[in-house]
Amino acid sequence: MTARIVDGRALAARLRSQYAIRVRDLQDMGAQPPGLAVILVGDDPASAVYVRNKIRACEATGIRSIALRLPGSISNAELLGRIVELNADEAVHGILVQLPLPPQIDLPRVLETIAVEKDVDGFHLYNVGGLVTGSTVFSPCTPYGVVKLLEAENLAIEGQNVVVVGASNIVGKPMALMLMARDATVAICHAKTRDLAQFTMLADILVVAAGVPGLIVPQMVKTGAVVIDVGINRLPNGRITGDVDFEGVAQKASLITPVPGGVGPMTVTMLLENTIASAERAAARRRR
Ligand SMILES: Nc1nc(=O)c2c([nH]1)NC[C@@H]1CN(c3ccc(C(=O)N[C@@H](CCC(=O)O)C(=O)O)cc3)C=[N+]21
Repeated sequence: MTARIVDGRALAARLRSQYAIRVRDLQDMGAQPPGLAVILVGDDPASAVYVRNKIRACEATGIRSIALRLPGSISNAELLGRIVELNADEAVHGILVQLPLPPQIDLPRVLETIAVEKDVDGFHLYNVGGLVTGSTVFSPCTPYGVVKLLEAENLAIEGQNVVVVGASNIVGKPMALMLMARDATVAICHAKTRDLAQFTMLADILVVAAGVPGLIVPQMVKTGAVVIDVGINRLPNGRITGDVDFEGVAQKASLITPVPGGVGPMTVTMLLENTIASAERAAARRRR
């Protein structure tokens, strides 16, 4: 079997052109353009690149973006104060605090200070809990992007055996909950899982978010499986690669996502979608 390779950039571009229309519709109704505030603390070069990409994607879609570049030495209280200001700013519909944060910052405090209705990352405990109860305001962008990608490819989720490799708070755990909500049978594997292959072999849909290059080799994959690679690993030569042996697994899977050009562009696209949805809700509240 040779897998179909999903073009995440093309799918992202298709969705973004639909989002540009939603932004225009909002403005035609006299509503504010969607606004996203991105807070970058310190000068981690990888974070700076990600933030620049997010801002560029916003601009191309008609979303107003505000980048707050704050010193790595900022106090916890001052950062919380900035978030409180943005919570009150009616031009801001989404607030994203780029992770990771420096050690003096109380991350849970930061996430719980962001207003739930502006939490476009979906990291606030209310939104995290909503994944269990089905009452979430925003879904986290990476797993949401994976669900959108599966839907765009017309792949059934209901009743499928899904194995998620990686149990992080931002990808693995919310991914499992979102697929459970769509009636998949889900198993989560992690660094302490014994005999990983025993689990991955059962997967109709294998989602890999472990951060270990080359972790998934063909012998661990069922013939015809759908393989979603969420890994982003920087190699010594500066290139990025996923968690899946792409060349090998592509010979056995029915569908596979590449890195780069797979899930990554969908993550940024869901950030745009969440920000537009937030602005649409704000406009609806004003009309009432
Ligand atoms: N508050 C917060 N929210 C985040 O969503 C968040 C974060 N912090 N911190 C860092 C991670 C990482 N992340 C990525 C998003 C898109 C790509 C992406 O578009 N990647 C492209 C190209 C990558 C490249 O070439 O460097 C691709 O895979 O094709 C990658 C990584 C969001 N994150």
